[in-house]
Amino acid sequence: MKAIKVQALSKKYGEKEAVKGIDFMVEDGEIFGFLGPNGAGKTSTINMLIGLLKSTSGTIEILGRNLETQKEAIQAEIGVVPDESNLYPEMSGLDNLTFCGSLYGMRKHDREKRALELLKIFQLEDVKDKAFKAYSRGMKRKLTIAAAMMHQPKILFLDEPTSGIDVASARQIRKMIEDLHQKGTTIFLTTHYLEEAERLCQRIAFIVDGNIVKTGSVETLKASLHDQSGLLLKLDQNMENLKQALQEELKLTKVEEINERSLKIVWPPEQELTPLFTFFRQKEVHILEAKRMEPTMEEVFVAITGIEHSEEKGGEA
Ligand SMILES: Nc1ncnc2c1ncn2[C@@H]1O[C@H](COP(=O)(O)OP(=O)(O)OP(=O)(O)O)[C@@H](O)[C@H]1O
Repeated sequence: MKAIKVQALSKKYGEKEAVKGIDFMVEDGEIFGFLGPNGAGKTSTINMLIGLLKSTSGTIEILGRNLETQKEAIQAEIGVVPDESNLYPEMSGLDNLTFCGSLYGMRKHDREKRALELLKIFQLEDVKDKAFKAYSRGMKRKLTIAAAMMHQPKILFLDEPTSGIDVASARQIRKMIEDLHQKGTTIFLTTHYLEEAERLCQRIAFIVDGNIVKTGSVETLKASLHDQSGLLLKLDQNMENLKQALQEELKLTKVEEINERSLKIVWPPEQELTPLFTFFRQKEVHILEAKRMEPTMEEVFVAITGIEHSEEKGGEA
């Protein structure tokens, strides 16, 4: 059984078609990354998956159930962490968690036990009796995630879980995501941090302007950039004057200066290196080091979306 199965899903806001008939599946137990530039349709999709927003057309199956006909049963089995917290500011951390537990129909003893367990996991025990509004951003995010985990959901939806919080909290959240994955929870994750997606996700789907343009494992996505794989060269002298000659003589698509004596060139794996060595020998330049540079997720993102990632969110990511 698939954890999530989406077919021909679309969402229109008046004339604006935000999601344009997308299809994808999420395997049971995997961490699935849903990435795309601002305004691509990520939040609209998540909100449809969790039953918060009505789709215009298409079908959504969660854990083998149709969302349209079995919404309540599905909602009892999923946890949702919105990008803005939905907890009560005046209530303490502990009370917020036990209250969430009661909404899920958990018994008093069970919800107190579970709340304390989660406060420990997220290292929030010391502040459990403080009002939620007095928490730092990182603490708020952690408690919001804990609240979504109270009823041990089979699928956890996380919308930008680590954006805008301190490094230590972000690390704890990533660790918690990995632990949940180890225990078999399925995770649907949106994030702007490509390295985070690369580290955590088994598979990633890229959505651009309402369409899924690519889905695959991190390895397959990177392999699609095989021809643009780079070679980092460290040389014994300044290369500035030779950069253009290097590009022209060897017909290189890209020569990037890392610093005065280091260059990154596009050189596919297993392409013969002799012309490169000959070029430098003729110029009496020595190669001190040559290192293969695998494409980064950032390069994959740019190649797939056509958008420079640094342009996103004012360059914050
Ligand atoms: N309630 C709404 N009414 C009209 N248009 C909307 C509404 N909500 C979203 N949109 C539009 O639909 C498109 C997709 O928005 P959505 O929030 O799903 O994208 P997103 O990928 O989550 O973006 P971001 O990363 O910026 O949160 C955008 O063009 C947005 O302006």
